[in-house]
Amino acid sequence: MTSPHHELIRERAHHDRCRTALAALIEGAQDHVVTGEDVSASGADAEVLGFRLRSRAKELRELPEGPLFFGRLDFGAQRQTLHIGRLRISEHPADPPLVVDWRAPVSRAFYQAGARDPQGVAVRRRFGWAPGSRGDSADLTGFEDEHLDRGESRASEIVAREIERPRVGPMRDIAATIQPEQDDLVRGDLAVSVCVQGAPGTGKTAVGLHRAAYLLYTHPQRIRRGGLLILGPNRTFLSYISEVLPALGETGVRQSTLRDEIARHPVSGADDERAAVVKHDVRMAQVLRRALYARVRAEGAGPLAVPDGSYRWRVPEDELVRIVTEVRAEEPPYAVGRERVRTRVVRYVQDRAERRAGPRSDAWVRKISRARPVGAYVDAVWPRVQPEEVVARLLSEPEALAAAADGLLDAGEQKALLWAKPPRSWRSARWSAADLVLLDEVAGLIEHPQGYGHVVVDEAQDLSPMECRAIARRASFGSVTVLGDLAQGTTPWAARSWKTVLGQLGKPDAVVVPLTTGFRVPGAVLALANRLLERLDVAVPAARSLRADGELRIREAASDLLGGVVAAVRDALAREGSVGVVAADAYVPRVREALDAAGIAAAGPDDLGARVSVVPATVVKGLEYDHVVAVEPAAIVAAEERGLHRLYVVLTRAVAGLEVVHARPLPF
Ligand SMILES: Nc1ncnc2c1ncn2[C@@H]1O[C@H](COP(=O)(O)OP(=O)(O)OP(=O)(O)O)[C@@H](O)[C@H]1O
Repeated sequence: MTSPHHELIRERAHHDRCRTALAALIEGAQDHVVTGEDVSASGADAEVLGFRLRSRAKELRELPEGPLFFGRLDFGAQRQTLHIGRLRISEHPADPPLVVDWRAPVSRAFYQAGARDPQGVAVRRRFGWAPGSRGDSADLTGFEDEHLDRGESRASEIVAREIERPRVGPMRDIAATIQPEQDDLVRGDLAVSVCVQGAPGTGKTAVGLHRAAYLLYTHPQRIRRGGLLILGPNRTFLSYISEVLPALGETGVRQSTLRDEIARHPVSGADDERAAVVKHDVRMAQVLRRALYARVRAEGAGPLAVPDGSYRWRVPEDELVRIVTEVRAEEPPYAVGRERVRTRVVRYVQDRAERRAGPRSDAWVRKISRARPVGAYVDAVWPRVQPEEVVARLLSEPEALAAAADGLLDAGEQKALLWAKPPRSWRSARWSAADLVLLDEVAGLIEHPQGYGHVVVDEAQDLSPMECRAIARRASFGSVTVLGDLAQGTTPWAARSWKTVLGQLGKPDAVVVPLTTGFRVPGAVLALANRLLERLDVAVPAARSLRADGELRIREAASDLLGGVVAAVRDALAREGSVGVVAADAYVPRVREALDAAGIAAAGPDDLGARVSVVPATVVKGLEYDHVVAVEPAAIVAAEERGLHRLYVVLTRAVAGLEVVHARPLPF
């Protein structure tokens, strides 16, 4: 048996070999691109091949530097040893790999095997690398072996260190330390939609991103054809998570906010809360449908006369009414309905003509289709329409709104919707964020949007029913991974039950899986947050922290709140890691000024490398800092209707320590 020291030397040599093989892979990928360009069999095939090879070469080139493996499995019976890393590495495609991709089926045992169920694994090895290593073999500092074949089961110090490491910078991948219950979610079947109800810091976001990487690896054709979309709550959050997938070798995944995804216009208008609440209400779907279809008029267009040379074909009014009524009942998308009416009118004419004079040619059918009276008739009964026209009319004209909202919205709700100063034309309307959702609904009624093969929706508890519908339209042929925490719902329309959200997302059968092991928030802080959780009136399981370390301090600064904040930040700066100063939005300028005056450089939330960031409470969701200074909780609670939920979010951002600074009485 070799000594640990010799074993470490052997592992470093293996890493050197992997490094050389990876360099050759990258070079080889470049060569293939050149070859791809030379392929001249079919222009289109060569283009596709060239594109794939270029993408592969680009992915390999862009892979961030880092250790090439993090684990090893020794399968006793087969005497086989596999190193596991973020990317498959081999010296030759036909050779056994030097490193297996963590997503390969055979790697699963690394995450799932245990003493009770070793899954054929004799030894699981985890490697320890120097913090921030860029993949120099000398940075391999140690390893931990777990002899599963001997029934050994122990908590890993390497995993504990990873969980407790300081958090400056953007979010990192967790491929090396995915836990079994997380792995089950990551490797779930593509066809199955799931909803993860996870307490703060249980790894929902991490799971969603690794699931995306897993699906891309396991179903490359289907996912790349259909596309994969990751939706986050805001751009700050997206930039925080933006490096995880590239670190896993997956570039080019669309990561967006729903607002950007549906934006037909920039947001240039604002709603008061009452109007926004009505606009986000699910009843609006019905109101908009009625408003759109109010434009369809079966009756009153009169009979139709279609010229055919010197002859005129007549279509009687009752026939036309029958056609329009039938098409409406079939409920196709509005634009399809329009074309269907045209086709059926033409078919009616064709029937008459063929009865009289035998088969008609395609050219004849096309000519009748394009005949001006046919076009004018379709325009009159089923007019072409822009979503903007429909929504603007509804928000400007009380009678139009009353007709569409009859029996659905009461007078007060209708009044809340109407623009105080309607624009002269829909072209000059100033659209609010909620209006974009309405426009998307109408656009979706007119024509189904292009969907995705899979959509990962983060912070889903904050979605309104109308926003869920916008996502449902994009996932109608695909599956979804829904991530959220009902306790962190802060929008006025935040969900109270996942069943409702899943129904609105068009996936009523998705299973809801709870995650309760917290990887971020220390036990003492979580205990405080869990006290607040009891008052939030949501039925969710509380989290249990994996972390015994960490501190909670409450600092009363009755006469000098900002002085207290500065002192708390100074204390935090004496320790390692990032400091997030989180305050009610209205307090942020004052807090920044106070830090500035004290000579402490503080950035905003978007500067991910900053040591100290001052973050408005409304932006902090999904983010984390080693030390959180929570400023005046009473003000955070008072700032909005669901202020207690907001405070729960704020308190659960801390990785190592939370200091609450207050002048007013504490709301917990
Ligand atoms: N298995 C793991 N190993 C190491 N770190 C982990 C693991 N799971 C989660 N983490 C870390 O814990 C932190 C919290 O994870 P994440 O942000 O995904 O949680 P979340 O459930 O989305 O939290 P929140 O609801 O509060 O936004 C992150 O820093 C993440 O990298």
